[in-house]
Amino acid sequence: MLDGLNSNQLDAVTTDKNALVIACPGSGKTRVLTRKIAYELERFDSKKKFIVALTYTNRAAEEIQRRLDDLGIPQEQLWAGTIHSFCYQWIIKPYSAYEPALVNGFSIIDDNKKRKILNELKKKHSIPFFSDINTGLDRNANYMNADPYNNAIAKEFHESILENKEIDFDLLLYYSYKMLINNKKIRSHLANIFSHIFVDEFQDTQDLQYAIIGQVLTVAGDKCKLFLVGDPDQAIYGSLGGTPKSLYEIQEEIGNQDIVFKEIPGNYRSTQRIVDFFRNFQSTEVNIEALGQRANEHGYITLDTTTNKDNLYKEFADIITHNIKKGVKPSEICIIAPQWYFLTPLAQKLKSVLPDIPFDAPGVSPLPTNRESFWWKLSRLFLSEITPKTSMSRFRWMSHLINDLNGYTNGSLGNEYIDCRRYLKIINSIKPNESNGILYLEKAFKAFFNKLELDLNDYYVLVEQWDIFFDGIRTRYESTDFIGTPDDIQYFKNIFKPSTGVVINTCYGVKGEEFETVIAFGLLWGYIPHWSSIRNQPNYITESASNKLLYVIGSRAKKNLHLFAEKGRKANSGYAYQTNHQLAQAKFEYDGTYYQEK
Ligand SMILES: Nc1ncnc2c1ncn2[C@@H]1O[C@H](COP(=O)(O)OP(=O)(O)OP(=O)(O)O)[C@@H](O)[C@H]1O
Repeated sequence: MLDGLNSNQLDAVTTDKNALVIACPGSGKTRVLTRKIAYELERFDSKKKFIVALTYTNRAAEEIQRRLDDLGIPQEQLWAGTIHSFCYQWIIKPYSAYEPALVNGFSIIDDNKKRKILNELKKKHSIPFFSDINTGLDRNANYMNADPYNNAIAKEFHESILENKEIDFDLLLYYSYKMLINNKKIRSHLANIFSHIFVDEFQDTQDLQYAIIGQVLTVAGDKCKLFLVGDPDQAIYGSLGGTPKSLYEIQEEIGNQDIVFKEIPGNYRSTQRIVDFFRNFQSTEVNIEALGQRANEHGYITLDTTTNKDNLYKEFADIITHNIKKGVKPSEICIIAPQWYFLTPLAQKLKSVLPDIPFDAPGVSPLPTNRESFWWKLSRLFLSEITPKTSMSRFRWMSHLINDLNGYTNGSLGNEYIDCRRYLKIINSIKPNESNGILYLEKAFKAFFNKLELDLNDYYVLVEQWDIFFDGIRTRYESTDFIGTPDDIQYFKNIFKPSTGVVINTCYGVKGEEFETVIAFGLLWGYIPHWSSIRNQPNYITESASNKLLYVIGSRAKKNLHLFAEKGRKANSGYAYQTNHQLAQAKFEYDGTYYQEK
């Protein structure tokens, strides 16, 4: 399990102290995290303890668990997921009776619904719909927008959903923290059952999240170790309150316990040229050496500041065709858009000019994004492929689902190995004769409950979640973004297939990913970074936000990087967007066009 680790990685994996690990892009952060979890799981001497791995996205948690499956590591004593899932599973769900705002029941609203309510509020207050309103709270219940007017809207939003006994992920975190500080019993219980808390991408952790982890670790003392890994140069969620706290600040959060500092240098992902490019945006002088086998390959790194926005898709189509001809797989090519609203129109244009090339644009998934929803979890079991490769994951998902179902039905179902196998067989045997995706899922869910001899109507929370889940899908199909999107069951099943197409995603969505060829566009001041996140901010903050985004974008590429600061983008005021300042100033010898062989 310690094979294939270099000396710095090995040192981080085997430490038995609280540790803060700073790792540059491509240095093997994910490898270190996975091996460290495996290492600790194997050394467990108690059946009652748990390891917690907190990741920024559910996708990252799934990736860690999949890698542990590949290493053959049993995961019964691992809990992996986002801090929101963690708070829901370990604090809100078991202890909601302790919080007056939640004691009479509550549901978690879906992203779509949240966006809709916020848009209505923006309209009411005459604020442009694309202006970002951060609804996050800090530990003192303050909102964190630079603009006080946006704070008032965030407050109004929370008041309006609470009236309907609804909460969003921000309130979920806030109530979790409040319950922890007000109830010694909850703090002590959590402190007793966790042996390790891992935090991936610690640079994106918000104040409340540090505070929640800190509460547990302060009580646990030496019995629970903290392991944080991340890269301050990739802290691109500053406008949402994400911040890489210093070692001393983190020590303070955990009751002044010692934390050792470790660094993982070197980059296995990219050529030295790619590294030299993205180092233009690094905040420190620390050298990064390309260590991979292809470190010295030349690749193509281009900057185009002349193409008009309306012709971008033609350029992209040329680059994609050229790469595929050279043997690059479509899934090794990624187009990075500045914000989500660039995704759908671009994907549609590219699909029309390259009909034979598959594309994978996550913005167009029909399922609501709340993965805490019981029905989302059940959909995953109905929609994902049944192959030897997916069998361990499906078993794990089944076991989690039964756990949830036991919570809703007062433990009426067994959750031993043999039970999970039986329930999986039931799921595998249900194949409704229905081609429409929504109707297929409705029939499949009902058939599953019938086979379990459970009457869905007996479980109010599940019925409520059902409505939110299916309304979420229907609302998506009614939106203009979804015009022309297929609604058949095959399309739904593609959501859970490993992606084989050219990836189109935002600079936030591709964090942690790597591709042979990266095409990034919209590298214009006001998009990168988005103007609403830098408005009224001092220069040093806007420059730092800009550098971090360019650093993340550049460091996704293994070999080829095509940058576009296109012409023709104008604000409502008539102002023509200009090339991102830091990119314009970067010192780099770009190649001519991508088809000039070197
Ligand atoms: N010791 C090693 N030897 C060879 N290859 C390695 C080693 N460690 C990591 N790699 C490879 O380097 C690449 C980058 O690793 P990984 O994705 O874990 O980087 P990361 O540090 O998480 O990057 P980022 O911060 O950009 O997300 C992967 O392809 C991984 O397999």
